[in-house]
Amino acid sequence: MRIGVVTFPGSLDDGDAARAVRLAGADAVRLWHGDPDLHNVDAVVLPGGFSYGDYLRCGAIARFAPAMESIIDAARGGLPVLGICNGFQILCEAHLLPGALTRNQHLHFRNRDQWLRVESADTAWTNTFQPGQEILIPVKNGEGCYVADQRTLDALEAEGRVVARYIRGNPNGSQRDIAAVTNEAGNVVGIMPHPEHAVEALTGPSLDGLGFFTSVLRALAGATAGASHAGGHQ
Ligand SMILES: NC(=O)CC[C@H](N)C(=O)O
Repeated sequence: MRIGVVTFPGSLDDGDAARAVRLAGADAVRLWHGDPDLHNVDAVVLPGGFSYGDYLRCGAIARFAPAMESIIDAARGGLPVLGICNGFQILCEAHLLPGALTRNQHLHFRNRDQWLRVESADTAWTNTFQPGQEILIPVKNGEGCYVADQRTLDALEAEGRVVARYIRGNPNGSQRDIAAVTNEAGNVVGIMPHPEHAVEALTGPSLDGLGFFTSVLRALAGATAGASHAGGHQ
């Protein structure tokens, strides 16, 4: 499987995201923000960092990158896309996910290991977790406070689209302790903490992050099996 990792000017975690992809057993394909060609990737990771210097708003300029124009179309067609931190901000700016990431409520940049509860295993990026599973991965952001209007929040809860919640402390004031959400189809996931920094014993607080990358491989294997099965009936 070929998993694309996009580099924007100011991306910080693209190398770690590509490494996480490889540790999960896939090929990491480096994509450039200025190139609309997605090079036949099976899924895309939008990594953390400070795309375009976070000017205007985090993700507001990256959302218009040529690569993003292709990714937005492909995501609407079912391509699995994971946005991590700055990537989550880009997905909200692109309206692939509802809500917005605003300045941390306490106005400080927060960098620490953070416990989360996986609320939904029903997405392309979380299907190897158990619902209710508690995981430990790093969080590091200045603008990670997830906000949406009450109707949107209620709909996300009712539709099982809150993917992960902060537990044992909310690092940024996110409404309803939301750390990750998904779109209606479950192929697009945005997460504020960093699973790609928790994939190796040497550097991470746990190996819990790896599950996001193995999940997409399982989703893609299932999709391929489904497609060849359907093909067999034609
Ligand atoms: N780690 C990140 O991706 C940081 C995202 C964004 N620049 C922020 O500070 O909120």
